[in-house]
Amino acid sequence: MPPHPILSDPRNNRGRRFPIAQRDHLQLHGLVHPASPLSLHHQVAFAISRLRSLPTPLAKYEYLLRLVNSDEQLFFSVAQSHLSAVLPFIYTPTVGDACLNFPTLDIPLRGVWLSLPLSGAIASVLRNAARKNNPDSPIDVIVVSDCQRILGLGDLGANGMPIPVGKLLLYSACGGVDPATCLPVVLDVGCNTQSVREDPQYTGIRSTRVVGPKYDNFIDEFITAAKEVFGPSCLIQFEDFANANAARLLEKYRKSVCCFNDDIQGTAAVAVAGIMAAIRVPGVDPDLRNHKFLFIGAGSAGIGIADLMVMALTRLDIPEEQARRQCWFIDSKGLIVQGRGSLSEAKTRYAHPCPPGLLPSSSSDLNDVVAALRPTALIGVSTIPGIFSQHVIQRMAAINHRPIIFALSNPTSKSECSASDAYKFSEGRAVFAAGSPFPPVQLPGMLKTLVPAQGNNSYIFPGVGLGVILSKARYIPDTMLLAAADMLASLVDNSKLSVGCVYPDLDGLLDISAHIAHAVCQHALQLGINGRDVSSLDVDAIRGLMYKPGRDELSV
Ligand SMILES: NC(=O)C1=CN([C@@H]2O[C@H](COP(=O)(O)OP(=O)(O)OC[C@H]3O[C@@H](n4cnc5c(N)ncnc54)[C@H](OP(=O)(O)O)[C@@H]3O)[C@@H](O)[C@H]2O)C=CC1
Ligand SMILES: CC(=O)C(=O)O
Ligand SMILES: [Mg+2]
Repeated sequence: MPPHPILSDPRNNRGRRFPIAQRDHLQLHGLVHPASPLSLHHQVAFAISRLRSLPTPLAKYEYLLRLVNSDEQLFFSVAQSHLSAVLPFIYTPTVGDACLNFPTLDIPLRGVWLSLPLSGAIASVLRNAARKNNPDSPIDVIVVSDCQRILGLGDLGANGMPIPVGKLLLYSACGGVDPATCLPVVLDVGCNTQSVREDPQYTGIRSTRVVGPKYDNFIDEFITAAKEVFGPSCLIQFEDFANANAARLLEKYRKSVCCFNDDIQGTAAVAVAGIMAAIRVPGVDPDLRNHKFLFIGAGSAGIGIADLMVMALTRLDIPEEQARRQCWFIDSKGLIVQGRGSLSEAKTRYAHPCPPGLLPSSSSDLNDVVAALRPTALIGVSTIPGIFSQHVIQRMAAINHRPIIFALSNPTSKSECSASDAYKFSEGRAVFAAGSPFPPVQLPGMLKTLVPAQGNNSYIFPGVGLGVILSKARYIPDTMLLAAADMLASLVDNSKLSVGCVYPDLDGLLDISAHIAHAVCQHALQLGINGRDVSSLDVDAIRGLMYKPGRDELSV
């Protein structure tokens, strides 16, 4: 029995900040210290210095997760006021470590595991979970994963819970969505990684993954139950599904359910925004029509980015077929070209005639492909660390005055190259972005410090989610993601571009999300797919509607 229920209620617990009057009223004297209350400001400063003093990223992760589960207002005050200091520990790369070490972590997580044996009862389980979250709040957004492709780390089964939890922390910290309205969900449908499944501490179901109709029916039960329990406007974000299911499920539900796939569509929007900003960097060809994109990785992220890029190109009056020919792909079997056997429908759309000098059947070396195709941009979504080798980067820099190099695979250990290698091997000319954070780089003899951008869908999904929630959009067309990309690109100012950084400051993410949400609301209105009249919502009004921790706390 806790000393007082309010102290174990993260939403209402104020810990050492309870004012005297409230301590009197709630009989909290003696239960919270010290005798004279601390201010939120004071506690934020303390939390940041505590965070900095912890020895490992995982220790910082545990500290922050304990904080959000004991004092939500304090956690989100810390996160919103020190975003770039907190983000790497609640999100990529540390969230990858948290999944890998999940059984050893001692933290409460607010998500719900929907295990296969619960089939037939998913609606009631969701009701229970929502009640636990906050009995008075509706659920506006679910991030759901079956955890088969956790970042670039593979199938981690039920241990992947930190992913939906982390994404939803960002919804509130960066998107101003009330945490009480967020529900992280893991679909526990088996795990194909034997070492994970057979770990004595593993708490998921101990079988290989269910597939076929059994899997599809379970997903269907979840989607139907979520709509029934939380209403049709509850947003469902699919996260870290393996390629074989990601696009298929998106196609199945995208018109009938308010949903999107973050790895396909969120990543597409952030990458296209990055390219739109990159063509404004001095020395990069400013005409998108003159660019050639070579994707390394033809999975959810790669195909998603290319599809949105084609949409952006066709706005410039380029026929779709021609726009596709600006996008080339390498997958695990080499360059995707016409005549290569057994290509998926998505890959076939980007299979072009084999360029002279390359053999269609060989697993082509990236260096040779770069030499033959002469791309202006390399986009890495392959999970293969270091595949952008010294030779590859040097060749890109020999072909292009300012080569665009995006190493988007996560976490850091899977990055196609580091920021310092991209800059070093291109003599500081690369326009570089990475999925995970890299520190600024100072090259010998160069006055300017180069600032690598973090090309991560965290720039997109919180704002898109907020816009969808506000407008009650009935569904989420790709054009909405393009509107978000346009907005994000427009927020990159020239001072960032001058140091090679193609995204705005991460610390401004709340404001960026307000702008993206506005673009999303406007787009929903234009298409007539809004379920709520948002015609009078400008960016200021959206800012006013965003969740702000500590709003109700008096300065003491
Ligand atoms: N920065 C960001 O915001 C985001 C980053 N990502 C990251 O992107 C990565 C990929 O994600 P996702 O697309 O969903 O994963 P998928 O599994 O869907 O795709 C991976 C792709 O990489 C290809 N591949 C594997 N090995 C090689 C190789 N040696 N050379 C070239 N290609 C190879 C695979 O080939 P094949 O098709 O033959 O199997 C496949 O096409 C992950 O690390 C993920 O964390 C994802 C989403 C957002
Ligand atoms: C960022 C992200 O969504 C991923 O790496 O999967
Ligand atoms: Mg993801």
